[in-house]
Amino acid sequence: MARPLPGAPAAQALLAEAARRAGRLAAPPGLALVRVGDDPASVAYVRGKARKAAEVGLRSAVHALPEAAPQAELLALLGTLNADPAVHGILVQLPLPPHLDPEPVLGAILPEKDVDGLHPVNIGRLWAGQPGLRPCTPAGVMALLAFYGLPVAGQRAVIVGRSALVGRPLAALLLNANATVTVAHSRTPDLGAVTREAELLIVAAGRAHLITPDMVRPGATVIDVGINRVADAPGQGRLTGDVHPDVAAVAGALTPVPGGVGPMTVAQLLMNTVLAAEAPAGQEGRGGRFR
Ligand SMILES: Nc1nc(=O)c2c([nH]1)NC[C@@H]1CN(c3ccc(C(=O)N[C@@H](CCC(=O)O)C(=O)O)cc3)C=[N+]21
Repeated sequence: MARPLPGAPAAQALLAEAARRAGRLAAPPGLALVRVGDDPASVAYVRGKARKAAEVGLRSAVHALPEAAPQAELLALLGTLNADPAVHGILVQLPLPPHLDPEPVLGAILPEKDVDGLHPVNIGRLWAGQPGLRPCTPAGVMALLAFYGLPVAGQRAVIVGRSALVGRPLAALLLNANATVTVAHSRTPDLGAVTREAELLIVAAGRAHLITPDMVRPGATVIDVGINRVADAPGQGRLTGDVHPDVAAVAGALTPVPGGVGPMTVAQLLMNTVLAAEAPAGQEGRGGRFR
């Protein structure tokens, strides 16, 4: 049976480090959480982030705009938050309602306050191997691997999924950490032939139980980033990953869903906020304060 890789102890360690470093600053790091509309999952995630922020000594504020808010209203809010010296980090919860275009919205956040690491400047820094704020879920995956002492350098890593939020930035982080990286996706022919090559298999495809035991190299480390809500009881949504539970019989190590990567995402967001608060304004590219 695969070694389980629960997120809770790794997230606890990251949160403790964030709390310790937040406590050494002259003022508490400030995090602005921006949400548009009432998607129940987004409401729940933002509430969870605010609760954890308070636990580690961060000041957070939730800015909830109505579903029909025009783009100009959202951009005006971001302008106010950019100019507020007590706000060190800004997160716009995705997905936005369909009438809003995420690209100009993410681009309107100051790169040094972009704790989601999704501003084009931070994407460019990541791919260039330069310091910058890194996207929370991929950085959380790297922190989870480090916590459990799992090797990355020299490993043959396969990522399934090429999203802007997870697959793409994770490819850059693994490459920067000296893994040999393949990015597969929904249009990869014979996906199993590719995933079977992986010593480190990271799945962020958004399809429940896409990865079955026959697609996994025996002994591989498997990280399941998928969060799928399946309705197998009336009126109830249970969470399950992109990796079939039977993979535990083949893999060497496996993250659970829920309780795996999810808690790491939140912990990394708060660590990013501390990093943003630590960096003197204007030094974000040179100081090496951001990893
Ligand atoms: N701008 C932006 N940045 C994000 O980082 C971002 C986002 N938008 N939109 C949505 C996704 C999703 N996301 C998760 C955060 C925590 C859990 C988490 O804590 N999950 C728990 C279970 C939560 C539950 O029970 O629903 C777990 O896996 O154990 C999951 C998913 C951040 N995202």
